[in-house]
Amino acid sequence: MASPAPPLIELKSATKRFPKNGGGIHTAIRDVTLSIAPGEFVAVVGPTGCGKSTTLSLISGLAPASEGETYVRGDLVTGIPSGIGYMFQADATLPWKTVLDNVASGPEYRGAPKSKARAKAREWVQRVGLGKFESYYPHQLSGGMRKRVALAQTLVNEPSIMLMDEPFSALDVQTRQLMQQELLRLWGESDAAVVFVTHDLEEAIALADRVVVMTASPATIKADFRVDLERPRNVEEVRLTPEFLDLYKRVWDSLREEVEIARAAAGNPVPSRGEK
Ligand SMILES: Nc1ncnc2c1ncn2[C@@H]1O[C@H](COP(=O)(O)OP(=O)(O)OP(=O)(O)O)[C@@H](O)[C@H]1O
Repeated sequence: MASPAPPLIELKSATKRFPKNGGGIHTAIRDVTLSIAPGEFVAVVGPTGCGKSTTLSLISGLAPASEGETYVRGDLVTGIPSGIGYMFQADATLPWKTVLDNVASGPEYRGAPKSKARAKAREWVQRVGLGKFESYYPHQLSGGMRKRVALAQTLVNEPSIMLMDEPFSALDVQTRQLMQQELLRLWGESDAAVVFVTHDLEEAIALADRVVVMTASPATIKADFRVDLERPRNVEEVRLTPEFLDLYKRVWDSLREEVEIARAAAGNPVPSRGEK
């Protein structure tokens, strides 16, 4: 009998330590074991500074684990694995390039001839709804439009893994919901797995197939919730359903404890129950 396909991403008892400024060692994440299937959308939540971005950097190969291992497609990660796309909170657009040229730079950098790179970029600029703006420069766009450019920059490379680190947190609520909907549409048309770090629990549940809760620092995995909400989802309406509210309460019960521990460790007052 054929053995089952390996998970797309696998962290096995991964620990990451950093040297502290001024001496000593800081353990950012401890004994993290996590498995992600191809095409899955996994959101990662946890208290501020607990180690969520560090977890992404182990998957991206940007930071090797101090102990334990990371595998992508069954191969031990020792450098940046192929097929990884990264999207951060900050824009990665080049201000001196137009929207089209910004999106074309990825394929060009990977060796595509200029005409092919531009044709592919044009297709993606249209798919993210910026067809009329391809000759604009980033400073001529709104924050939401710049996020669309960032999505096109990531997706034009057809990643099989998208690592997203609070990509929409700087946007106003309405634009953020539009971008969440747009992300779900584009992800639904692709085969990519998404690992999405966010502070916003509503965003995590509205988008993901699973919500992974990390503990206060040093982060390890506390709980892993399956999000059994129908797809396709309307990110605005799904938040009002009883199933969503029930799951929100269960995940928040798990997360709240960790937020309180992190706040106490930082010397901040612990808020009353139910306050975020
Ligand atoms: N390159 C580094 N060198 C030293 N310490 C680091 C490094 N990267 C992260 N850390 C430390 O590891 C801890 C976890 O950081 P990380 O950015 O992973 O947390 P996070 O959960 O993503 O934070 P936030 O919620 O604020 O975005 C922090 O204390 C941070 O200062």
